[in-house]
Amino acid sequence: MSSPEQRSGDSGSHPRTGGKSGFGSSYVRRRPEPDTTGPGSADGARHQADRPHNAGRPRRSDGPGDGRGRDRDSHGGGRAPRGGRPPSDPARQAAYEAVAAVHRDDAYANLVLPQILTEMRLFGRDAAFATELTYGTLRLVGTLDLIIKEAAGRDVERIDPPARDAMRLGAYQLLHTRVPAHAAVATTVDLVRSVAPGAVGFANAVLRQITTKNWDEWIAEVAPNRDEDPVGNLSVTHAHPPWIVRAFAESLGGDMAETARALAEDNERPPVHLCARPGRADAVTLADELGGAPGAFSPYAVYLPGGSPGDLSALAEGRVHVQDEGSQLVATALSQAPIEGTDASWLDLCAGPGGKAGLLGALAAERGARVTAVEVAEHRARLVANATRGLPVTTIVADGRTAGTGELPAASFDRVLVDAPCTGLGSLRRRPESRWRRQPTDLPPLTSLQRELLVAALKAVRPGGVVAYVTCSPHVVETQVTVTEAARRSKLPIDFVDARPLMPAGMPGLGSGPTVQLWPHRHGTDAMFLAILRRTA
Ligand SMILES: C[S@@+](CC[C@H](N)C(=O)[O-])C[C@H]1O[C@@H](n2cnc3c(N)ncnc32)[C@H](O)[C@@H]1O
Repeated sequence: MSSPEQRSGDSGSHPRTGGKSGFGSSYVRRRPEPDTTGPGSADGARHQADRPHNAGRPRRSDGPGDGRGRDRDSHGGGRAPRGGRPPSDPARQAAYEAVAAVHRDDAYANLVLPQILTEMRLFGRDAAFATELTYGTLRLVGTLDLIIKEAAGRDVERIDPPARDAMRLGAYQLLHTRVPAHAAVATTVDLVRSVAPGAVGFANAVLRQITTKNWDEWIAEVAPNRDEDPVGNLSVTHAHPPWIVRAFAESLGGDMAETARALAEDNERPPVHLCARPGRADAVTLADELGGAPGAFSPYAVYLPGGSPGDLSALAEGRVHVQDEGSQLVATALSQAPIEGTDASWLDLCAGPGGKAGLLGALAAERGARVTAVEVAEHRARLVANATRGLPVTTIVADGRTAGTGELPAASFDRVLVDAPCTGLGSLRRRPESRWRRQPTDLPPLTSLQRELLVAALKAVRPGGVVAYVTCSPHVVETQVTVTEAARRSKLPIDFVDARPLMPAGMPGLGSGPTVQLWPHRHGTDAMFLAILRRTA
C-alpha cells in the first residue's frame, strides 16, 4: 500500500497505453548528456522518482547497537531487529526505520516508507498509522527537537541518533496524536530498548517530562515571543526554518497572519490530485468512477479521497496522471494565452518527469499542435517519453539553455513552458523532510539557472508567441526577481501578459497581476508561480 502523500505530486505517471490519438510520441536522444546538469528540480517527488533503486533504503546492520557514542554515519547500527522474532509493534518500528533512514541516509520518506511497509507486509490501519507517524514526525522535527531539548536539559545533537529518532516519534505521538500517553511512552521505551539500549532510562525520563504539557503549552515555553520575534515565533509554532517563514511572508506582502495560515497548511495531509487527460477522460465521470470529487478549479482535476493512486486502472491505461491541480492550471494557462498567427509548435524546456508535458501533449493533440519536450537528464527524459506515449510529443535530451540555437532554433516556437528547477518551497506539504534539508545557499545556483533557461526560452519563442515561466516555489527571488532580471538580460522586446484571466473564472486570491501566485491555503494547490511573457515584434 502507498499513501496519497507517498504518490502525490507530478511524479510517477507512466501511462503505458498507446493512446487513441493518431500521433506517436518519440524519444530521440539528440545530444550527449552533459556531465553536469546544473541544479536539478527541487520538486522532490519528481527527483525522488529517479534515484537509484535502493537509494531510499535503510542500510543493513547486524542488529541492535548499544546506543552509545555513534556519530551520524553510524546511525544505522541502531535499528530495530527485523530478523528472527517478529516485531511486537510493527507500525512504530516501520516509522522508526523510515525516520532513521531519512536522517541517516538522506533518504526520501515518500520512497523509503513504501519499501519498508512492503518489506514488513504492513497494510491498512498499520500502514496508515506508520505513515502518519513518519510524515508527522518529519514535518515537525525542528520543533519536536526544541521540546526534547527543553525536557532533556540537553541539546538533541548530544543524543545518540537512534535514541533521538525514537524519542522524536514518541514526542510526536504524545503531542500530536490521540495515542494515550502511557502507550506512547511505553512503546517508545520499547523501541529505544531495541535500537539504543543504553538510552532506555534517559528516554523514559524525557518522555515522561514531555507528558507534563500539551503541544500549545510546550510551544508557549519554547517559542520566541510573537511581538518581539514574529518570524521566530511562527518558525517554532508551525515548524518551518526561519528563512522559509521570511520567504513566505515576503511573498505574502508581509501579512504575518496569512503567513501563519500558509505555514499551517504545509503541516496538513494533502489530497491526491489526478489530471484527467483531455480527450481521454472526463473529470466528472472519472470522479464518479473513482469515488472522488471533481477539482475546484482545473477542468481536468479529480481529488482522490485516499487509497493508492498507483493501483488505478485509469493510470495504467494512460487516461489520467497524478498531478497537483496547480500544475494543471499553469500548463492550461499557457495553452490558452492569446497569441497571433500559427499555433502548431510548442516547447517544454524542463520536461522531466513529464507531468506538464503529458497535459500539454493531450491539449496539443486536440488542437493539431506538437510539443517538443526537452530534459537535460537522460533518465528523466525516459520518464517524459513514457508519460507522453501516444501523444504528439517529441522528447529530446538537451540542455534547455541552448534553446534559441541549433536544433531548437531561435524564434521558432509558438508557446514555450519553462517549468524551472527550483527550491520546491511550494510543495513542502507533499515532502515532509524537505523544509529541513533545503538551505538558503541553494538559491544562488538555482536562480542563475532559472534566469539562463528563461532567457533561452525568450530567444526560442517567435515574435507574437508566449513563454510561461513556472516555479513550484513562492520565493520572490525565484519568481518576480528571476522573471524581471531574465526579461532585462534577454534584451528582447517583451510584454508581460496578465495571467489572471487565464485562470478559471471566479478563482479568488489571484492578487494584482500580471503574475499569479497560487497557495495551498488559498487554493488547495501547491504554491505554483506563473508569469506569461509575450515576445513582441
Ligand atoms: C521542476 S522540474 C520539471 C517538472 C516537469 N515540468 C513536470 O511537470 O513533470 C525541472 C526539470 O528540469 C530539469 N533540468 C534541470 N536543468 C535543466 C537544463 N539546463 N535543461 C533542461 N532541463 C533541465 C530537471 O532535471 C527537472 O527534470
